[in-house]
Amino acid sequence: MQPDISVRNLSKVYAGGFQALKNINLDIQRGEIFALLGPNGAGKTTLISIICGIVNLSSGTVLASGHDIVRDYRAARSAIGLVPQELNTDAFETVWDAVSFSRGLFGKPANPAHIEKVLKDLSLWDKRNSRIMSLSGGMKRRVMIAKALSHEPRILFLDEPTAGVDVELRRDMWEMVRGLRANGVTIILTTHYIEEAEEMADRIGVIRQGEIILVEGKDQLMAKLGKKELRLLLQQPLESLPGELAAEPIELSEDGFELVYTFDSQQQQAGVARLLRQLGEMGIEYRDLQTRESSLEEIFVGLVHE
Ligand SMILES: Nc1ncnc2c1ncn2[C@@H]1O[C@H](COP(=O)(O)OP(=O)(O)OP(=O)(O)O)[C@@H](O)[C@H]1O
Repeated sequence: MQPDISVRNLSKVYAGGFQALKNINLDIQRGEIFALLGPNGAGKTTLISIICGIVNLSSGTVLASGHDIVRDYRAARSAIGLVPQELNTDAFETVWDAVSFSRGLFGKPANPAHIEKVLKDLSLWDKRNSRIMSLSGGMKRRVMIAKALSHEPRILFLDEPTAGVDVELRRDMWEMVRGLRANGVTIILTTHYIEEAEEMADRIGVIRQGEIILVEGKDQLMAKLGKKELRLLLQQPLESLPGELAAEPIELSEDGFELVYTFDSQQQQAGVARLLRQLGEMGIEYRDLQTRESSLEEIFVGLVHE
């Protein structure tokens, strides 16, 4: 199957000579939720802006829904909806007018039934006659999404969709994005909330200093790079780590009451069983045991600081 977005050997050098993207290659499949993660200044917005035709590329090619974004700009652009970071809409307009007008910008004929569906899907129908300035921050954000969906794009870019919104609205937005995906929309989001990528994404791309350093299914990424930790609370404190355990990835807490064993998620239980048996043989007793998995955040921090 042809990917919805195909980026080949893409580079971007800004006018001042700064190279913001270095030879990016990336395919995004139809109907997936792809999260692009990277520290500030890594090139996320530059990449999105090039695909959406807002910034010119320096070299390479990008196809959106099979259309070359330079040679076939109009067709490529009309396949894409973009929800930018900042709210950019006329505050005096009504919700209905703002969303209908956006559709017109793409040269699409009026389709009130589609606009109605979008507004209903985003729980904006009751507000259709309200002026945008009278809406809450969360509602305004929904209007931005409605505008981006007004021309029936099959690809939706969300640049930091939940920056600065409260936890409840963030969860609502996640539900909404999943609903869009269920309707066949391909979704690419950038986020600083790693929890968001962990919750939503099918695949994750990590960008650092203009280079894509990793693209992986979320579950595979967590399994491959994640670590597990086993903490044992001891009945009696140990003065030092026994020599028999010195070769293991194990540490003793300062007060001597806790042993912390760290292992790869993939290595799984074999090591734990062996360790517990070994402790039994050494007469070390524990009164409690806890395990913890590393979060995507820890994996991410490890990746970008390598
Ligand atoms: N118009 C421009 N001219 C020159 N340099 C630019 C321009 N726009 C962006 N840059 C530089 O390109 C790099 C990438 O910026 P970009 O906005 O793509 O990063 P980002 O990953 O989206 O960051 P953030 O997470 O902070 O939004 C930065 O170093 C930035 O200073």
